[in-house]
Amino acid sequence: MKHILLVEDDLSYSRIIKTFLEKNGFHVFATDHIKEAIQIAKREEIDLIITDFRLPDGTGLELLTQYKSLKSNTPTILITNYADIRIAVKAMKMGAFEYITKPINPDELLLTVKDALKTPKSTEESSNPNSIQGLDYIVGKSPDAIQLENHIQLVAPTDLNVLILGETGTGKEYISRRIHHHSYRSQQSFVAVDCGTLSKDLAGSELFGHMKGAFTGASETKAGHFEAAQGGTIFLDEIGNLDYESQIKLLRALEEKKIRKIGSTQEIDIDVRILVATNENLFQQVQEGKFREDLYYRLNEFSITALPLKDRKGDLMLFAEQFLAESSQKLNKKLDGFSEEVIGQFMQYSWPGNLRELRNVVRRASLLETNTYISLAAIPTEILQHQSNESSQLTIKEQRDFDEKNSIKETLIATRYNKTKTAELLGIDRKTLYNKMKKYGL
Ligand SMILES: Nc1ncnc2c1ncn2[C@@H]1O[C@H](COP(=O)(O)OP(=O)(O)OP(=O)(O)O)[C@@H](O)[C@H]1O
Repeated sequence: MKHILLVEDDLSYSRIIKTFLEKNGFHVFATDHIKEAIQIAKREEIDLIITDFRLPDGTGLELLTQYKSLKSNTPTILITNYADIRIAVKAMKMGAFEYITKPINPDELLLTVKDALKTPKSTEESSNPNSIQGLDYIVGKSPDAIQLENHIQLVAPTDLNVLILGETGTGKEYISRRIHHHSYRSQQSFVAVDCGTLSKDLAGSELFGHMKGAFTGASETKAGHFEAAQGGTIFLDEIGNLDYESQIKLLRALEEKKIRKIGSTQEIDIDVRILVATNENLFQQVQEGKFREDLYYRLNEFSITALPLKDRKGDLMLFAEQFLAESSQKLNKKLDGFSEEVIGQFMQYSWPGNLRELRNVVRRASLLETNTYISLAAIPTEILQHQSNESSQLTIKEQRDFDEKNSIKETLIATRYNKTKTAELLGIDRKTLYNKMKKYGL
């Protein structure tokens, strides 16, 4: 049985999620404080963390940082309000597996939990080439998309190291998989390592391995990610987070094609192609002395930029349709497309979380929609609100009513119109809920 650590200070929410997950066969440790969460993590074997962003003794991101120094590879799902989408984006940069937005839809939560637990516990993804998602990779039709594809096809057959730049969720990992897939190494391993989740203490051993007894806790000799990628490709995501010492070791691995396990004197020859990605300005980090210049130039033999979704509007609906087809298949639901209004809203929204955000919005909408076309009612109000904020000036009262109506509507959907639960979650009594539903015509 998988063990989940749930950190949520809204006790009604916490109770609902815990009960729901337990009914689905998980064991849940629930707490409302970071401090206690860390104690539980020290004591128990945890397979997955689900944490709210706002907690009484800090934020979900702080929990993530503290947890990382303890155990680096436990997948984490962050719960945020849609208004905090930028925080979610930051969490992804720090190595969170996924984010979901409140009000939580139980089916969406379950899907996300299952996806998170499917990923191997280690960041190392042993690669059966068939598992490389070559099939659901969308090239796109816009001139920029075609140019990107040309660059991928150009560099893939070579052995050049590639630096992939782009905001979070723009598809950098997908691009790296495609490069591997189209290279002569495609039948060998593809190992993805998220440097954002590697703590300073463990990075060297995770990447290069260690000998038994090399440090406290090294009870067995262990191969690192480089050895696991022997003959294939290693993808180092969030390379800007790599500590200075590991940068030196990586440079050596690049220059001499040799690595040494921590605590060993023996050198191991390696034949690994290195692809790296970052959503930060790596060149600026070089100028600030945080990233080695020699390493930067070594890694940047070829660079590819993944464009933000707001600049790829020509491809947006292509992606949306594909995500819809995937969700329909997973949910075994017949969904034919998006209403004109939804398409209009999608085109105007800025998508700070890029393709990942679009995929999540479509997945959630697929769960909520009761007809065959995705309608505005299934789209998070924040996306719509974003427009209304920009296009019309509401008075403070109108804005408050708008927010209240949306929050009631979303909670009703999330609880499948269970009014007692909705009232409880919103912290109002049933009578007030009925009055408000009447007022807003819900
Ligand atoms: N070319 C593509 N075709 C289909 N889906 C894609 C493509 N690129 C990205 N996606 C979708 O977007 C999600 C995010 O992509 P990916 O993980 O590659 O982004 P990333 O830029 O590496 O993100 P991060 O910076 O957070 O690591 C994927 O899980 C996938 O669902």
